[in-house]
Amino acid sequence: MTTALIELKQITKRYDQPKQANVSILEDINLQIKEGELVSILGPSGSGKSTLLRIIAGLVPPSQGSVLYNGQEITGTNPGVGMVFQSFALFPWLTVLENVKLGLENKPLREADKMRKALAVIDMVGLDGFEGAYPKELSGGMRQRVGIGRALVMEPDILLMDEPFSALDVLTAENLKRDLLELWTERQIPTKCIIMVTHSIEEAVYMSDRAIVLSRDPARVISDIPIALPHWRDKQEPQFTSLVDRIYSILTQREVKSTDPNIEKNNTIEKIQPVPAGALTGFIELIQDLGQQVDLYKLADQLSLKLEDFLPIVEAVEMLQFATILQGDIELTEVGHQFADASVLLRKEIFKTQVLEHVPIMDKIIWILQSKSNNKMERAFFVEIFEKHFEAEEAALQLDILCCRNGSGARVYGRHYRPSRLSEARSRTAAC
Ligand SMILES: Nc1ncnc2c1ncn2[C@@H]1O[C@H](COP(=O)(O)OP(=O)(O)OP(=O)(O)O)[C@@H](O)[C@H]1O
Repeated sequence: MTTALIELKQITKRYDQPKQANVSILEDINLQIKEGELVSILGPSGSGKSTLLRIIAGLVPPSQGSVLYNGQEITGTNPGVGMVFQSFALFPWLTVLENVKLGLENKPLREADKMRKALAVIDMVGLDGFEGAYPKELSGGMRQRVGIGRALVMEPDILLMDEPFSALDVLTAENLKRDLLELWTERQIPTKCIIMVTHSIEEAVYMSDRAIVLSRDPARVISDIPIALPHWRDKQEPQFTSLVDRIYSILTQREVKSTDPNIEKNNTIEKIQPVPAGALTGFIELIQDLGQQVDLYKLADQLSLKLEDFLPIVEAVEMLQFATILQGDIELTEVGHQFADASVLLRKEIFKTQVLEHVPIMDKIIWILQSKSNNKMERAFFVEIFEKHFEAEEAALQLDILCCRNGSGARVYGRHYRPSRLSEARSRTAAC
């Protein structure tokens, strides 16, 4: 049996958050990545994908568990790793050549050898002729080529890429993906495995041999899907689209959002996504117009929405039970159909009912306000409750979504909340 190039054994990561110590971000992650594999890591926003990548790189220590590289436990920085960042992370005062050569800074090589290797890599990533240019003189795609070059010049066994294409426009990103894939599949680079964090399911299916899907709060591996299609992959082929569909359906399962069996459901406040009311309403109308069941990934594609923008809308309509999701298909519930057909006034009533029924904390907030003789309550009172469940910034956001200053269950008057007619639709954010 071949030893895994990288092995993660029972990795757990906890971070102290402002109001809560030792919050579990990653929980019991076990993974083996072998030579020859290009692996994608997918998961909801903030689930811990980058943290996992940093643990593999040895930039962040796990709270528990171990990372093995070639069977040896890593204690400091992983010597086999080169890393590419979403933000390119170039030094603006250095030229392309100097930026790439930085990757060799700690290598015991003669200056002439460093120069030769850096020039060869610059050529390989398609930047021949731009050796003397500064980052500000380059397009986004070219800057990321420098970032990739700086990682590749180290000839790392493992190339870690954290959303390497997400800061680029679509065409530039496609171009760079193809070029990198060509270097990889034609073995023009000595890299033995690539691990890439991405928000794009299509990108994962296009490029990787495996897609690993994480849940959130905390992140666990909920799916490890082999992608055995030969390169170059046709995005229109049924096998391709069915894999995209399958990963979509995994990412939209409710278990993805919280899999911690230790969470006492009755004692928690479910996190609510900030989704513009117009997006929510438009989405429900669209599903109604499209007919019975709609394929989620096709819908995201048609709407040209990125996964991180699309999933919160899906989560919102599902949470308020305007729609149900089954195996990657979304279908309006009876209430969803009623909402789509209703007048503006009736929609507000339906919305109110769904919020009160499916967002229990909203009911409690209104009850507290109505119980007070003056119907007023200090914002700080609610902030304190929310900060028991979320870190300070998230607590403020959650409170503003539910009790926002633009008409919902409770309204802010100065530093106070008062009940308002929940039936007033929100103009900026919806309760989901
Ligand atoms: N140094 C840190 N200290 C405290 N909390 C942290 C630290 N680094 C990350 N976190 C928390 O860990 C969680 C996961 O963050 P991470 O950036 O790994 O997620 P992600 O899945 O990569 O996010 P995104 O998809 O938005 O890029 C977040 O809640 C974040 O606030």
